[in-house]
Amino acid sequence: MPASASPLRAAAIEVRGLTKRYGDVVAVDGVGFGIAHGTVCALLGGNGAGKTTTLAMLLGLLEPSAGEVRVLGADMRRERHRVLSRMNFSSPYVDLPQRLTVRENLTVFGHLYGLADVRRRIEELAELFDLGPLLHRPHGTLSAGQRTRVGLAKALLNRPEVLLLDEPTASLDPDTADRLRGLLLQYRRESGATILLASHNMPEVERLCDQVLMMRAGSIVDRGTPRELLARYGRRDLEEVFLDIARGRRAEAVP
Ligand SMILES: Nc1ncnc2c1ncn2[C@@H]1O[C@H](COP(=O)(O)OP(=O)(O)OP(=O)(O)O)[C@@H](O)[C@H]1O
Repeated sequence: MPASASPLRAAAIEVRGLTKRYGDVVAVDGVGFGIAHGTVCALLGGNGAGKTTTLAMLLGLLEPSAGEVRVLGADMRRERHRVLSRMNFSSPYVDLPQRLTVRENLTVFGHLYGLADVRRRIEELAELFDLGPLLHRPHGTLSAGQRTRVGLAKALLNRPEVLLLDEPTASLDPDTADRLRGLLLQYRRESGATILLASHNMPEVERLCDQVLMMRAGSIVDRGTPRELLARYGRRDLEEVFLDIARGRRAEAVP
């Protein structure tokens, strides 16, 4: 079901009039969308478009200036405690404690999420994300790509029903990024999770995403399935569609 057409009451993520102002800067400007359960949706836009700010408000990490966010039916302003254990996220902008080893970090988060068998879940994720040789290393000694893998493992610890990912493969080499995309698709297939991811990698979006939300200057300026967007802009790949939208070219103006 398209993000644009999904009835909000059936959506895993529902956003209305979401706004964030910093003084004169309007980082997010009255954004509204619904994402149906089980959808993988991309949040795209140029630098400063408002993606990270939107994700932070969806998580309840950042207080909106106005608007409403509901995740799995819960109002994130008043009831986030009801659903936080059913959500998770990864972000290059939120790091884990540096001195704790990878195993210690994952164990702390496993307990925070109330997992019944933390040790076994860490072993499963270490296998999936190839973290075995890193488990005893302090997080602060890891490379950027290794931290990204640990962050994604952390994000899956509690088998979240809603997963928010900010540039999940930004620092990964092409081989590792490709394997991680496969793991995310497998996770979605097995769990039916709803995934919203911000990305600058258009082939990644074409491979992973059922839906796309395009942001520019704090607003959603277009949305649809990748196929719908390609048809609307008369383009062969999302990279070209992205450039059209980022440069303010309208769909009907494109030959
Ligand atoms: N704490 C802050 N104080 C002032 N302005 C901010 C703050 N955080 C973000 N902004 C501004 O809000 C706008 C949106 O920023 P945001 O980080 O959400 O963009 P983004 O789409 O994630 O960009 P990028 O692709 O570069 O990560 C930008 O103009 C940014 O400068």
